Amino acid sequence: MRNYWVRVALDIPLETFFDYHVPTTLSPQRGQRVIVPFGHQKQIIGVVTAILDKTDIPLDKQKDIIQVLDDLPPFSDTWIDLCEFAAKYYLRPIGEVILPVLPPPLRKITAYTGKTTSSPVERLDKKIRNQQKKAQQKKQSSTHQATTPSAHSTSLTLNTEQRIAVEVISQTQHFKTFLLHGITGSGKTEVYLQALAQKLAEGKSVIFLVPEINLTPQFEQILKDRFCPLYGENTVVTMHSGLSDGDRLLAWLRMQRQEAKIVLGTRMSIFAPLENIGLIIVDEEHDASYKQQDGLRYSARDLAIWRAKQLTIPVVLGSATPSLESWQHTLTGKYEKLCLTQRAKVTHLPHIKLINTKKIPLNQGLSPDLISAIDERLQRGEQSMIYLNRRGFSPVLRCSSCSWTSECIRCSVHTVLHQSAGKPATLQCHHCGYTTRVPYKCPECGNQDISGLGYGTQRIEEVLGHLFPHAKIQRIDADSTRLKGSAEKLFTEAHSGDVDIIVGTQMIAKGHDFKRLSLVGILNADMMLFSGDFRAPERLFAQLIQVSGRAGRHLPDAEVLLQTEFPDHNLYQSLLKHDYAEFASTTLEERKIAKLPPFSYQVLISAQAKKVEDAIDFLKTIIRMAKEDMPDYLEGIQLYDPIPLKIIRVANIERAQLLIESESRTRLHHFMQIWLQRVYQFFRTPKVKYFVEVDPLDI
Ligand SMILES: Nc1ncnc2c1ncn2[C@@H]1O[C@H](COP(=O)(O)OP(=O)(O)OP(=O)(O)O)[C@@H](O)[C@H]1O
Ligand SMILES: [Zn+2]
Repeated sequence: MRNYWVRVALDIPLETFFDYHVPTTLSPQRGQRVIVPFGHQKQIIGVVTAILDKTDIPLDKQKDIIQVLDDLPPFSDTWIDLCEFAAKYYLRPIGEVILPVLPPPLRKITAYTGKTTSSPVERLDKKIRNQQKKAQQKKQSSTHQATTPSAHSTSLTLNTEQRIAVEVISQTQHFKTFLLHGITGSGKTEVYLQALAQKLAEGKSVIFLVPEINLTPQFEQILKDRFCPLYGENTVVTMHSGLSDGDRLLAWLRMQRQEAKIVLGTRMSIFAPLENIGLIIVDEEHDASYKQQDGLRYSARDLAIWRAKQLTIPVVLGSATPSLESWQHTLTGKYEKLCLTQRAKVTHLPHIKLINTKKIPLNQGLSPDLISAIDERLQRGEQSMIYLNRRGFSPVLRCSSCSWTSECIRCSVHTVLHQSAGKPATLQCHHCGYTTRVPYKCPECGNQDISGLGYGTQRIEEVLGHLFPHAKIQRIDADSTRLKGSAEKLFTEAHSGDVDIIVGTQMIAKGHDFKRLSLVGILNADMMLFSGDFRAPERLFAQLIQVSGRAGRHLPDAEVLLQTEFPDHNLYQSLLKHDYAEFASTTLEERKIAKLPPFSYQVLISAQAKKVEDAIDFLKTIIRMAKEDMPDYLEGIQLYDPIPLKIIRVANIERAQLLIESESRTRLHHFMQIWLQRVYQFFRTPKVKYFVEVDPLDI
């Protein structure tokens, strides 16, 4: 009788392997889910990642697996390999990669040990069969209704640049990273669709990543219109955090059973259990939302490239403002650049104008030029958009007499005044959610003249309402879209042109194809000009190009008016010319001199404690460990001094960080692996919580 063990990925934040003995009655395979005992009389679900002939676990500590779950086919080897790579690269235990990716019903132990005899998968299958039966009965009893074909159901005639891009991508049958650099409105979507169509025709499947959940309905419709008539209604599945558990499970089953051919979704979709993939598309590849900010801090864009390499297939990164990392790779020839330099529908990009607000008095945050430009659009029946990346009414409440300002009791930040029609005004903390009523007098000096200082989206909405009482104004930000489905509703109205003026935060800036929009006003961009983060200018430039690009996609003579106190700043000067290449080249030059990414690699360790001194002490201790115990590994590695975060305290926890940098990714990685093992062994139960982030975006 063969005696053997399995290594099981469990969602337990411990840096160890979990090996279990296999009883003779069971024969688990790699990629299967199993139920195992854990701790005191607890059972949990894990995934088998390896079959072992031996284990280091002493005999008296060994435990048997309890059950093998076979309601799903095992996950493929390539899929487990992807998860293993992600775990290794992002320096986390594999269980923290695999389990969170699974739909909750597949990892919930009570779904399998409860009273019911059927598994969630079987229950869902039964439900689907019933629905199909009902649908069929309905079809037989009612006359067939003709549906109107939508605009996206047929492919468009490509222009030359689009055609070349589609041809090059379609003909590539090996690993290659393409950077599709297309200006806003140049028709990148049509390139994706036609390249995708070719792969489907070859019998392959495709992963299509979009940065934001709000962009999925728009793309889902386009994909369904075009591909469901050809490949059936289950061809397209979506994957994002907004899905219910049941819908996530359904999508998962369709992928694993090879019914779905296209997976559309946000960053988590890079872990889609799809087989026979022929192409991966990453739209708006520069977008920071591809980076997960908690748990496994992975970059879906970077994993997309790894997965494409693993599967020897092409991957397309698309953007009007590529990340400087990707751009640099096109300069060295590692990535192949494909360019779309013309707008697909109108001949010109919008005309960008800077309004010097140092010289012109503003009327409640708006310049006279901007007000009259909006007025003009209203007369012509066109749409305007006001972009400012600040939600709420005012960023702070202030007393005019003693200069008291509203602050969060749990965080080292101001509370934001929220005040919109029909709701009582509140002060809210945007970091911890703390909410309180607005005091009617200053808590310090008793003065009753206290008011909001500065402008947020709610206030601009109110101002516009007074200036243009007959206009239909729509605010789109995290507050107005809080309810499920409300974002989709607001965007549908805005896309179709039903709204005269849209006011919003970065939610409205990217990817949307507004039909009637011909004016974009930008407020408060200066706020990001002088941030300490070396990536701030890159992010600002991308945001401004993106939001400007919403104007004039279907109409001529569009305008962008940007209010600034620093019209001579070189970032704005490049923006005026829509010149990404110029901006990229100057910024890369600066990065090269400063040896910053993409000319070096970084890892960030953040530490959290009740007092920031403890967090700093912890970081200093681990630095000392590295310097004293492992000097050999430190060659070519730069350890910076630990510093408190810009916002030190959030929800009563204080934070500090330590940056580690190297020009060699391999060396950095090797050092980190060994160092973290030591730190882990030394601080088994640390007072200080710490998180490791590879390739951090915010520093
Ligand atoms: N070859 C074409 N002929 C006619 N119209 C086209 C063509 N290609 C694209 N379009 C249309 O041009 C508009 C803009 O295209 P799309 O939304 O794909 O731009 P984009 O490159 O993704 O821009 P952004 O980066 O701003 O999101 C769409 O309405 C699309 O239907
Ligand atoms: Zn707070």
